[in-house]
Amino acid sequence: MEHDIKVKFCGLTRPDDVSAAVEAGAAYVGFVFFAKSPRSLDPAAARALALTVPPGVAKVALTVDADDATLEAILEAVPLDMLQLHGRETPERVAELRTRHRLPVMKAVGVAAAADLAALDRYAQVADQILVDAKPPKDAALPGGNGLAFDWRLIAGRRWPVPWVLAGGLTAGNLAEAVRMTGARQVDVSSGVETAPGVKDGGLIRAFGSAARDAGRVPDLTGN
Ligand SMILES: O=C(O)c1ccccc1NCC(=O)[C@H](O)[C@H](O)COP(=O)(O)O
Repeated sequence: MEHDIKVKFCGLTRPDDVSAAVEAGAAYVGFVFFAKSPRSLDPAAARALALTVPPGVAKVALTVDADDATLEAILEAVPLDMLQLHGRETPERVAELRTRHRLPVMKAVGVAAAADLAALDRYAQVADQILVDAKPPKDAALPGGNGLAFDWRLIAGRRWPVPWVLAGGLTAGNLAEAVRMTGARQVDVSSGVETAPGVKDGGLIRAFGSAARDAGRVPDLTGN
């Protein structure tokens, strides 16, 4: 059966990036709040961008082990629809934030080997969605957004009780294969639509949106 692939364009920093993502069919747009990232925004800048996002496109705040004061400052300033937790937040912290802020929470989990799959099962019990990402290398400066893919065979045929998003090193060129192997119905991209870290490109965004539409037209043989 054919199905639409929902796309999350992450790490948008400029109004033109947001409009390109929306025109390319984004279901989600992601704003990064992590000072060490070249994609990081302060709440005022994120608010200005968020106000340009039309209804129907979910605005996601990506944070990394943020404390309560930081999260409250972000959520007070920026109209958001979802939190993406990209640090070492425990399942208890995920559950707590979900209740406290009354927002759906997506927990990112890094995968490099079969041993990492148990964490996906754990977080799928407490989060509204899970983001199945590549595990960053030990010396990586960032816990995500590294343009690194993992071995998709590790999750072939795996399913969780909540919606999930495939992430990590996706590009317009490898998306069809990634979807074919994993059966993903939602995908996330950041580096794959950039010309340099933090610099999105309208042409690459359009190409990714088009690749996602094409990938959704291919009959799904994974049982999803
Ligand atoms: O993008 C960042 O700079 C970032 C910083 C800290 C934690 C996570 C970060 N990004 C995560 C993402 O953009 C995506 O959710 C995911 O990791 C895929 O990224 P990419 O491999 O670059 O497409």
